[in-house]
Amino acid sequence: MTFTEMLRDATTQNQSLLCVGLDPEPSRFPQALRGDAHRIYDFCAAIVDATADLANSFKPQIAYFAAHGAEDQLERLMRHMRASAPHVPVILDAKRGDIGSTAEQYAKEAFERYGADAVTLSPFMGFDSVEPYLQYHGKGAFLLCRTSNPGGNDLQAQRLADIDGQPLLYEHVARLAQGPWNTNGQLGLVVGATYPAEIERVRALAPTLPLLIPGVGAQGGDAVATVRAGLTQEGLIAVNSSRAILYASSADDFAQAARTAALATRDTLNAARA
Ligand SMILES: O=c1ccn([C@@H]2O[C@H](COP(=O)(O)O)[C@@H](O)[C@H]2O)c(=O)[nH]1
Repeated sequence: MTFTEMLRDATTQNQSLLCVGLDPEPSRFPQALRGDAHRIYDFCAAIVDATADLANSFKPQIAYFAAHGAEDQLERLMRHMRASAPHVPVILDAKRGDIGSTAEQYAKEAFERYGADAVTLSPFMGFDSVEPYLQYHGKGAFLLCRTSNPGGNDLQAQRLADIDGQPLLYEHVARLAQGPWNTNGQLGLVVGATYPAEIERVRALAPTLPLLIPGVGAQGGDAVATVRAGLTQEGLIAVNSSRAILYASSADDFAQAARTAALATRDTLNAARA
């Protein structure tokens, strides 16, 4: 089954557009685990178990594991997600982007070492930096397009005077991903929930691509406007929330509180469907 098929099935089965983000920060763990980087797996596995029937995807952010030398715990978590929530695809948020030979190693890391179903990539270095990931047929690759941070404007909103129609950079990325770069139908785009008008623009340029949309919750993005701008019959969306779910409670009831927060976000997203 391809990543896109998995995302579609999980969206239907769990009646959800929500991507639960896994950004484990030990200093924010509940008292019993607080500050203990050896408990990253335990914390994340509890969140996964509490939300597996509410999400259309999970998104572990690799930096939160690597910063603590906890790659072994990420490997274990990936195995846990495959075993306990096999119907929910996992997007490894790594934002890789490098020359082809190095990209081959990053692709191997994402898809062979960690067994991710999809990965996030920076398109800045061009098609040959993306192409190695597309050799893994059926796996997904989300290109950063219009990111959720204010500084995204610095480059992504610049006009490309030498390209037909003089598109903005993020518009050009959307066109490439919908068209010539999408050689095997594996590409998707990252667009921030903090910029619903840009989501609408990206959706117009890339009508069939899955969109990964971070920025609701802690970053204050508009969940309702996001769904209205991004969701179409053919175009799937995975709306990510990390901190607002993970740290809904700092007490022993953190997993139950995460479930309650995920449920509320899922319901808000579903209520916005046309
Ligand atoms: O444009 C982007 C791309 C990726 N992210 C990532 O999503 C989550 C957001 O976390 P919250 O706690 O829900 O704010 C995080 O892993 C980012 O690295 C993004 O925010 N914006």
